[in-house]
Amino acid sequence: MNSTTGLVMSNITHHFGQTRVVDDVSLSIAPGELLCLLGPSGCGKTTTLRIAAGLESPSAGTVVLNSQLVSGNGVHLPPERRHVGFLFQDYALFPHLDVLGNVEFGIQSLTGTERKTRALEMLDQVGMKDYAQAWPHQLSGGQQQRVALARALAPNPGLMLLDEPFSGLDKRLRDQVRDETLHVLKRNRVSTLMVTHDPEEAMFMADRVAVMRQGRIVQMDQPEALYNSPADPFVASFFGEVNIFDALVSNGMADTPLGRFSVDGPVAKAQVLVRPEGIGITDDAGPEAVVLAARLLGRVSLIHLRVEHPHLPAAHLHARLASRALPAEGERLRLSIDHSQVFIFPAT
Ligand SMILES: Nc1ncnc2c1ncn2[C@@H]1O[C@H](COP(=O)(O)OP(=O)(O)OP(=O)(O)O)[C@@H](O)[C@H]1O
Repeated sequence: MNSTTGLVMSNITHHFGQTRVVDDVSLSIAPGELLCLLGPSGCGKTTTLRIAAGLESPSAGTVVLNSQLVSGNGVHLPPERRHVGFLFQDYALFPHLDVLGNVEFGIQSLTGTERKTRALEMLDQVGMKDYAQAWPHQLSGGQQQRVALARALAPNPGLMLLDEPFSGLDKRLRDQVRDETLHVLKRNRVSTLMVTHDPEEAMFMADRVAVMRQGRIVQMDQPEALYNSPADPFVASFFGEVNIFDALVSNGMADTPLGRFSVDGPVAKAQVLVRPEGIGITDDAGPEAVVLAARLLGRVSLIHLRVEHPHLPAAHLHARLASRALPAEGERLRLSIDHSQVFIFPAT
């Protein structure tokens, strides 16, 4: 990537009063790329997005947008001069304008005919052309969000900013609108910074994900790299429930009720994280477990297991199996472990 195109945020720090809510964040978004900021509530995602938008001026650091310095070094360009598009949770269509009027609103510099052509083209892209004459209050939440997307994209912004844009929609509609939004953003090749606290949403939407905690980016990579090689227990557990064992290490091996796992480096203790989907049932040799409960969740089954060990405390753990056959309560099973779903971190 040419470092002067797209968005480049360098060493951004931001304080509210004495509290540092963004702490030395650096990230870049290539043209057409979608980067998700993912993290728990209060970790500084929205503030980072607001700094990119120009709605906040950072305490330190610089923001360069399509080769232009827009924040930092004494410069602060207001949002309306940054050529950015917004899509937030509350679609905030103008109630006194019809759908076409809403989409035309941001492209007043075009002539009347050009404006209408462009607005209808964008409405067509989001599947809302037939509603051009409708009023916002006549539309469902999902339809309003589609119109808001068309309105944001009509001026052909250099950067789109999405803050939890689907969280106001119920699950089935959310999946659909999310899918459509991704395709429209990609078709228009617009660089996008999106904020979400939902790991599945980040995995679905993002080319790259930046996981944030307490104002800092903990790890930034492609979704599959984050899932397969999490940098620490926080990132590993953020993508869903994990079984955690605090283990003592001897001769480079961490001892857990599921067996011994090799540990890098001279550490005395380790945390061993095993994803529930990394535990299977086998006819071969393996740790023995008793079924405490088994539930079909839909596409997978969740099995609660108790694993005993000659010299470690018994462990209660969860396994997720693709199979729909549920073992009976009290049944004794042998377990197989998929080592690609086991993550070992040194512990203090
Ligand atoms: N204008 C403000 N004045 C003072 N504190 C603020 C302000 N805006 C945000 N904060 C605080 O800064 C911290 C980070 O907030 P931010 O909204 O960036 O987090 P977030 O990760 O987006 O969380 P959420 O998902 O809950 O919105 C929080 O502790 C929040 O209370």
